[in-house]
Amino acid sequence: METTSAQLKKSKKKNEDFSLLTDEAISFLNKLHERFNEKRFELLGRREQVYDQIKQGKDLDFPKSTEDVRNDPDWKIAPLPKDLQDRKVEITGPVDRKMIINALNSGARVFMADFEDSTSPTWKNITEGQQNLYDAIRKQIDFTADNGKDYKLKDKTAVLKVRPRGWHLSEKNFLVDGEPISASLFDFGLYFFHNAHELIRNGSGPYFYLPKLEHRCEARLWNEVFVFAQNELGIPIGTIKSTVLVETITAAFQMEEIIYELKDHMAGLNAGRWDYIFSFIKKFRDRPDYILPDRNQVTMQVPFMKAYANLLVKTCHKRGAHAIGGMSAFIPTKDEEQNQKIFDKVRNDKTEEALAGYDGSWVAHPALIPAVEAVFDQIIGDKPHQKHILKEDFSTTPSALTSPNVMYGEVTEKGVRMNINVALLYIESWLQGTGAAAIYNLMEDAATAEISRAQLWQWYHHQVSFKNGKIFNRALFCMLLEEETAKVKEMLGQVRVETGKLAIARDLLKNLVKSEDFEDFLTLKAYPHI
Ligand SMILES: CC(=O)SCCNC(=O)CCNC(=O)[C@H](O)C(C)(C)COP(=O)(O)OP(=O)(O)OC[C@H]1O[C@@H](n2cnc3c(N)ncnc32)[C@H](O)[C@@H]1OP(=O)(O)O
Ligand SMILES: O=CC(=O)O
Ligand SMILES: [Mg+2]
Repeated sequence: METTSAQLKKSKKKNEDFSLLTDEAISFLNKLHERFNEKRFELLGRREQVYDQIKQGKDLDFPKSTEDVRNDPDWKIAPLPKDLQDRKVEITGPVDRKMIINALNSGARVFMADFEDSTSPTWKNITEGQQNLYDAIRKQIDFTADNGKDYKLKDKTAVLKVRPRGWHLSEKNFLVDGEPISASLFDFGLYFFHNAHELIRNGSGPYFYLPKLEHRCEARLWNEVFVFAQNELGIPIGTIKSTVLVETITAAFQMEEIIYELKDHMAGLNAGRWDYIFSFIKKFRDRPDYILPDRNQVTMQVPFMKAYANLLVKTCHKRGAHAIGGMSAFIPTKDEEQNQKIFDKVRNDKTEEALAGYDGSWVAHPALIPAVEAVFDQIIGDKPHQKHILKEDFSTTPSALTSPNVMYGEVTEKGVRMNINVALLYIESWLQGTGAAAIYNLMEDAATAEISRAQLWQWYHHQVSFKNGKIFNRALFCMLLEEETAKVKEMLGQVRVETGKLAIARDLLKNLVKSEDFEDFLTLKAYPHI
């Protein structure tokens, strides 16, 4: 890749302003890049090959070549440290300073600090996020809000985990020999380099969540990165512990293999339901029999989601790993009556998970912690987890995991409008540097927004028709886009529309939906704009 001297100068200047980029840290990041970037691109290329096979009608199946891994009853993951035994409630959130303090103080067992779905990767967000985590680990983090409220850490805080960005993303502000480093290696590398020893000294460790893996070899790559990083820093192999998000349809067929690849560094799997739905739509997008109904109808109750959720618990417990539930997107509001319904929905969702054998689950908002904790406490009792539940009676099939049958539901004009509206609001927010937003009482992040735009692409390219007789074609899309843009303008107000990035968001969405070629991730198309 060609890089101009102006670009290099700019990147050097930016890096100088960020004190964690010491010579030693840069050298560590460079080594990660040199050793692992080529493999990363090779594996990203393999994703395309798998998609081409699906497009040609090949059904997904559990790989024959790794049957011995699945059939061998004797292997288990390495033992887990004390502070990773009880994970009944894990809060997640972006890496801004106030959020980190609130999440660590929230009473959740774990806080997952997120550089992925909920962070818009502006250089400011990424570098400040690293600095905030550095300060939090050393208990030297504080913050004063504009309203004068002071924030500082309590004595007892949640166990910290970090989710670096996925393999598909690059970090354009850090170049190695003129080439952008992998965003995964940047986020992981810088955090690990500065904090691994300090975390161990504090009685914890370097713990990670790994997003958006599509193949067991991508887990192997992470394992190789972990081994190398630990050796470089003189840290015993197996100190790093990671939880892998099973959030792609192809990974669902390789859960056991993913655990195996990372078994010395494995803490569990998480059912990342939103990216999973996105991946399902994306991988089967060409097939007319795979058109899913409105977004709000694709719930954890639909058969293919249930099959995946149950398989995840069974697989984890067979190998001694934690099974962690996904994110209910409902977040509390100021309206008490509505709140009642929201809490009921979250409680029901988490009860389903706990009864299915999950050992804990995610919350998006601190106000939900007591309710979710109560559910898991009631079902699991005093024990830290319920890994003894082996679910030996449960079995599933490739067709149950991939059948698009949702039993009921349809594509409606209201659903199309909602997807356009939410995607516009979210992309606008992301372009302004905010990667998680409360929109219509739901937590929206990159994963949920991807569902909206992927559905629009699929409905548009298959020209679905609604019960009212209208066909979702070019003319209708253009009309609805204009109408929803007008509504969003009203919502944002004149000042934000004039100074903000709604026009770019609208153009991005329009192109993402109309383009013949499906863009793999909307964030890849949006990244040049931040
Ligand atoms: C698909 C996936 O990947 S899910 C995982 C990734 N997504 C996430 O992690 C999203 C996490 N959630 C959030 O970011 C936030 O809850 C939002 C953006 C949805 C809503 O945030 P807000 O608009 O600030 O909500 P609200 O006004 O109700 O917040 C009340 C307080 O709770 C705090 N809070 C809200 N969510 C969180 C959180 N996840 N972690 C820590 N504190 C939080 C706010 O900072 C605020 O604190 P304050 O009273 O000291 O000012
Ligand atoms: O990262 C979580 C998801 O649901 O996507
Ligand atoms: Mg995700």
